[in-house]
Amino acid sequence: QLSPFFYATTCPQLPFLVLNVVAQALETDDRAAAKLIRLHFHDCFVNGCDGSILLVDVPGVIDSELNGPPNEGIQGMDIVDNIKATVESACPGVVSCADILAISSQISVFLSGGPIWVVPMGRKDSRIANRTGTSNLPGPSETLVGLKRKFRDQGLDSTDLVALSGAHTFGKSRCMFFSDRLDNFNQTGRPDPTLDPIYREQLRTVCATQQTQQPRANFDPVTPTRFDKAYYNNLVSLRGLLQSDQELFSTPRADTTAIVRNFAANERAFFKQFVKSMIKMGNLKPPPGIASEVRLDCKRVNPVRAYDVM
Ligand code: HEM
Ligand SMILES: [Ca+2]
Ligand SMILES: [Ca+2]
Repeated sequence: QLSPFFYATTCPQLPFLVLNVVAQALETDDRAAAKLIRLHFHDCFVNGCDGSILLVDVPGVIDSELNGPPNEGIQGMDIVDNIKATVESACPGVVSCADILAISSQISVFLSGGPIWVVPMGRKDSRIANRTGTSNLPGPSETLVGLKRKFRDQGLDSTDLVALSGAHTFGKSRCMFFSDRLDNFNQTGRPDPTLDPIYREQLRTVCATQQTQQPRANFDPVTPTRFDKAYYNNLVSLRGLLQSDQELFSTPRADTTAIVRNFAANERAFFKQFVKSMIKMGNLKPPPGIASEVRLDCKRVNPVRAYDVM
């Protein structure tokens, strides 16, 4: 049972510590906030919110979730390490890495102009990873049916799906995750018909002009670093970046279309639902009966001490 007061006596300054480090990270990396909330999402969808995504590979011991295809190239671990180091020096051994991901997400949203909310705390960190479980994560070319099923499997409904996808109001995606929409979409020889042609050509330019191996485009071409409702207005004007984004609005007769329209018209409604859905996602529990701890280094399980084994 999580509680907003979980660290009230053991680490009362926690929110300020996290705020400081995230604000500092944002000064040099305008995607820092986006990276942190995505890590929390990818944590919670695999074995619940237990910090499992942060464990690095240890052959024969930890089969890292980072080796699961949906986590390939995921970023922000360095920021988590910085937050953890600051928190450990102020409140040694008390704050779990899973809770650090949860509160960092809230502070990231707040620092980007989004809502404030009180995050229920008290998660524990796993001593295992579940690489095969990363197949629970949705993919960029997923249709609405698949997206809904993956969210339903986590106890999240269509409203949660639409609200949480609103996190694509900031951050970037590598071009490889949407380039199929630009030309020969689904082997039709045509671009995705639910992609605005002007936006499509802008994306083509963005992806072609970057001199890096992994060109990226902003999820939200209007306010790329602000947490606002622009994502939904983009969907209504056929400017969703991923197929999975546009599906929410453009799938014929879908219940999600009206939800997108509502959030596009009413930022307060979006913020209110986003908070509810984030708390719901943040409540996803690990499978019962497995060992947990407060990890000292988010990347590794704690060393087993002799008296633990006896
Ligand atoms: C609904 C299904 C979703 C799909 C298919 C999806 C897929 C993706 C993909 C393909 C990327 C680009 C990754 C890369 O280039 O490395 C991405 C980035 C991102 N996702 Fe999602 N995502 C979904 C839902 C969510 C949710 C629920 C959240 C958070 C609540 C979220 C937050 C983000 C953020 C903030 C980024 C940008 C990260 C950055 O700039 O590094 N996504 N997502
Ligand atoms: Ca997890
Ligand atoms: Ca935005």
